[in-house]
Amino acid sequence: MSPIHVRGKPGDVAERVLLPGDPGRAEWIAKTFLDEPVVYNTHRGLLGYTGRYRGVPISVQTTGMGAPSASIVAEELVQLGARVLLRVGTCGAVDGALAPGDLVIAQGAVPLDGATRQYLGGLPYAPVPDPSLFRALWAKAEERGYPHHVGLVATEDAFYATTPEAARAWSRFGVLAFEMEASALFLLGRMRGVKAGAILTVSNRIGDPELAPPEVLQEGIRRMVEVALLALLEV
Ligand SMILES: O=P(O)(O)O[C@H]1O[C@H](CO)[C@@H](O)[C@H]1O
Ligand SMILES: O=c1cc[nH]c(=O)[nH]1
Repeated sequence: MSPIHVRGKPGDVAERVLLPGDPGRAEWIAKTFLDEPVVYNTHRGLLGYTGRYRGVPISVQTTGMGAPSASIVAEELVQLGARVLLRVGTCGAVDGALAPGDLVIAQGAVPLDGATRQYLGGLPYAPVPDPSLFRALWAKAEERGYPHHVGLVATEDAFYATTPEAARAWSRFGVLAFEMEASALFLLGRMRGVKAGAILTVSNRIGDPELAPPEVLQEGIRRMVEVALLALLEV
């Protein structure tokens, strides 16, 4: 029987899964990087593909935007046999050292979102990625020489609610960037016994909706996916 939202069958989803928020990015990743990609889900626009990268089965599954959607998708992927969940997303920079198109490897995600709070029943918690996946991402980004930053991100619900002033306050505690899914994925990784991680591309400055120039963003995303796929082969 298929899950309610990700309507694959057991065997459709690989153990290793890349998780972009955007279905367009999922399609691009599948068609650009995977051999013989096959689509297993289109329901609700949550496009999911499985193919091979350097001979290893890999799936690419859209999460949609925000931790409520991402947590549904993650739970259902685990039901379908996924064992490694790696977010490949975009983020808004808080720290002045981050440039558009740079990569951010999340060492932890401050859980400002409601989905993580609901799972935890309000308990304080520190969502962190699987250490082996985190180490592999960091090593591959260094190896390739792509500009990257390692540290905390904050996971928020309301994209337009965060002001530059609020973001600056978080930067005093080491937050590099804001995004909308990582904390719930890290928590679910621990709760369901699977490896979870996140690598992001800087798409804008927080509080400024103007995106990085398209060619800068696209090259950052290409580098992010390359690093992510190489890291997936290591875990
Ligand atoms: O580019 P994606 O992976 O969707 O990630 C970021 O972009 C969306 C907001 O624009 C949110 O999902 C946020 O986390
Ligand atoms: O959550 C997010 C993601 C990308 N850019 C932002 O400003 N916020």
